[in-house]
Amino acid sequence: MKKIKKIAVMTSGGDAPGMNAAIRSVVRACAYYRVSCVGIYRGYEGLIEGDFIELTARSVNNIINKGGTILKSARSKEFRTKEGRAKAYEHLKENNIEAMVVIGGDGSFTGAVIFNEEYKFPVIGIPGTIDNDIFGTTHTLGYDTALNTAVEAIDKIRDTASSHNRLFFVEVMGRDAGFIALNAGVGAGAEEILIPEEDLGLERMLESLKKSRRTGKSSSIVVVAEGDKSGKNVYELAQYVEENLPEYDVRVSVLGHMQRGGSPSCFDRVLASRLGVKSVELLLDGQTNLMVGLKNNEVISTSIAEAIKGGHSINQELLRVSDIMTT
Ligand SMILES: Nc1ncnc2c1ncn2[C@@H]1O[C@H](COP(=O)(O)OP(=O)(O)OP(=O)(O)O)[C@@H](O)[C@H]1O
Ligand SMILES: O=P(O)(O)OC[C@H]1O[C@](O)(CO)[C@@H](O)[C@@H]1O
Ligand SMILES: [Mg+2]
Repeated sequence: MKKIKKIAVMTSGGDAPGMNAAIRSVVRACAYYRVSCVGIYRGYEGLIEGDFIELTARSVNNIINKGGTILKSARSKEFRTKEGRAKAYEHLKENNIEAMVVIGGDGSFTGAVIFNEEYKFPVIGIPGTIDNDIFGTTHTLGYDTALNTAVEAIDKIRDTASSHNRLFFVEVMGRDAGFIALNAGVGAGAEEILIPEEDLGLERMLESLKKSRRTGKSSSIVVVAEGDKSGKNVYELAQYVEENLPEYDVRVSVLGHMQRGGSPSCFDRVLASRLGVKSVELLLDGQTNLMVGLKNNEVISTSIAEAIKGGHSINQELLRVSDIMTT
C-alpha cells in the first residue's frame, strides 16, 4: 500500500470549542509521522475556492486553549452541488492532497460521504459540534465546554430570579437535540426542562409550576432547548404561562451563541488531542469513511454513514433524575 504523503484538515458547520485543539492534534500527528499537512479555510467553501495553507508543527503553537477555529468555518451551499464538489476535487488534486480530516457535525459528514462516493477520496471525520447529536461517540468536541458555559450563565440568572421571586425561561442551543438542555438543566437545578426528543406537555409544566408555588418555591428556572417539541418558542411559552398563571412574574433569557464560544474545557482539549491523533493514524493505516469517537473512555471508530444515520437517544435515567429533583 502506498503511504499517504499529504493530508488536509478543515473545520465545517457551526464552530465548537475544541476545534483548534483538534486542528493542532492533526497537524502535530502529521509532523510526527512525517506527512505534510494543509489547512483548508472556511470548510467546504474554502475547498471549492482552493483557499489552503501549509501547516507545520509550529503553525499551531498556542491554540489549544483558544475557542473558535483558526481555519474558520462555513456552511457551503455550493458543495451540495455536483459542480461545486468537482471544483473541490480539482483543488485537492492540484495540491497533491491525498486524504482529508473533516472536523464538524452531521451535515459536514454527509458532505464527506457523498464526496467519497463520487471521487473515492479518503476521509475521516472528527465530531465537532456543541449539540452532541452524533451517533458513535458519547461526546462531540465542544459539548462539555458548552454545558459549562450554559450552567454558569443559568447560575447567574438564578441569582436575579431568586432576588425578584421570578420565573425565568432560559433558551439553550440544540436545534434538533436536547443534550445541552437536559444536562445543563439538571446541572443548574432547573425546575422544568423542555427538549426536542420528548413532548412533556404544556399542562404538565403548568401543574409543576403550580406545585412549586404550593410547596414554597418563590423563583423557578425552566430550561428550553431551541428545538423544543411543544412547538412554542421560548417567548410563546412565557406568554402561555403568564396567561395561565398570572401570579408568576415571568422573564425570558436566550443564551444564544455565547454557548459556542470560549476557551475549551480540559475535557474537550484532551478529547480533541486523542481524536486528532487517531484520525491521522487511521488514514496512514489505509482506512477511510470512518468517524473517530469516544466510548467508555476508549477512542473508537464508526463508519461515517452510521454516525450520521444512527440517530441519538436521550438519557432516560437523567430525565427521571430531573423529575425527582423537582420534588
Ligand atoms: N447533503 C449534503 N451534500 C453535500 N454537502 C453537504 C450536505 N449536507 C451538508 N453538507 C455540507 O456540510 C456543511 C455543514 O453542514 P451543517 O451546516 O448541517 O453543519 P454541521 O456540520 O451539521 O454542524 P452543526 O450542526 O454543528 O452546525 C454544509 O454547509 C454543506 O456544505
Ligand atoms: O447560527 P448558526 O450558525 O446558523 O447556528 C445555529 C445552530 O448551530 C448549533 O449551535 C450547532 O452548532 C445549533 O444548536 C443551532 O441551532
Ligand atoms: Mg448538524
